[in-house]
Amino acid sequence: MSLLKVENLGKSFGGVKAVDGINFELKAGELLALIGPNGAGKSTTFNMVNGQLKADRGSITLAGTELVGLQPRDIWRLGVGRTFQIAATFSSLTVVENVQMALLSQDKKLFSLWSAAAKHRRSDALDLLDMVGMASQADRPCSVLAYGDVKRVELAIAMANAPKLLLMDEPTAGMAPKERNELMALTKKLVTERGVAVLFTEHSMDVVFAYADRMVVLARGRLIAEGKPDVIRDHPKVQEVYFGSGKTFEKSQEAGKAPEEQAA
Ligand SMILES: Nc1ncnc2c1ncn2[C@@H]1O[C@H](COP(=O)(O)OP(=O)(O)OP(=O)(O)O)[C@@H](O)[C@H]1O
Repeated sequence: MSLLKVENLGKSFGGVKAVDGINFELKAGELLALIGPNGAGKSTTFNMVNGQLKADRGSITLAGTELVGLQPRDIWRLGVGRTFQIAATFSSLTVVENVQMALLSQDKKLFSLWSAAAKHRRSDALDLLDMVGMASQADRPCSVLAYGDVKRVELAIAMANAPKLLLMDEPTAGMAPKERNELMALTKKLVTERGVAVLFTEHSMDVVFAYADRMVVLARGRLIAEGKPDVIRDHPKVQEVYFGSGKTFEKSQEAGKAPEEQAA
């Protein structure tokens, strides 16, 4: 059964139909990539799922509960998590304190109790860091971490709320190929082991084709193709919208290799 069901979803800005009646579904344990050229409607779709934008029409249900019309915080409480960019982690805090802050907020404790973070559920925070391979760096300040390690901490923070659905907006932006593949391999492992559904947008096609179980392709607000990577790679409409964009769908040498096999 589908965890997330998007039906006839639409949103316009003035005369622009940013999202124009799209339908797709996502199951627990599945990684679904939302791709499309610039202005296709990816961010608008994302922001309707997390409640930052209200849909003009259509429905978004999570395990049967309607999300359209709910506030972002309520949607988060229902189990829709998201990864935040680097700026959202508190760089002066240590790695483990950052995860403890996320657990504090999950437990509805006041955010103003900064001093409470250091004492709060440290062992749970360490378990989350262990899951992303960062337990050994728990007591280092986030400000000294390598970029790829910050992304792992962001993933641990997103998992602190035990989401059913995790939204990742360009998770590998700004990363080198080896780091990109490590982060996506880790994400895929978590998704499979914990039965979390992931909806992600990504401009890096090697990542998308190597790690997505399925893909939804948007162009000018419409869904033009949907399916497994091999179907999308050969889809004439997809090739048409990307033609001239410089993107290729050739199988990458790097993607699909285990991270330790890849060039730094
Ligand atoms: N707040 C807004 N006000 C007016 N128009 C908007 C707004 N947000 C998005 N749009 C328009 O809606 C369309 C879809 O934009 P959206 O940002 O969802 O696309 P995208 O696929 O995420 O693009 P990109 O890959 O460039 O981020 C575009 O034509 C965009 O200009």
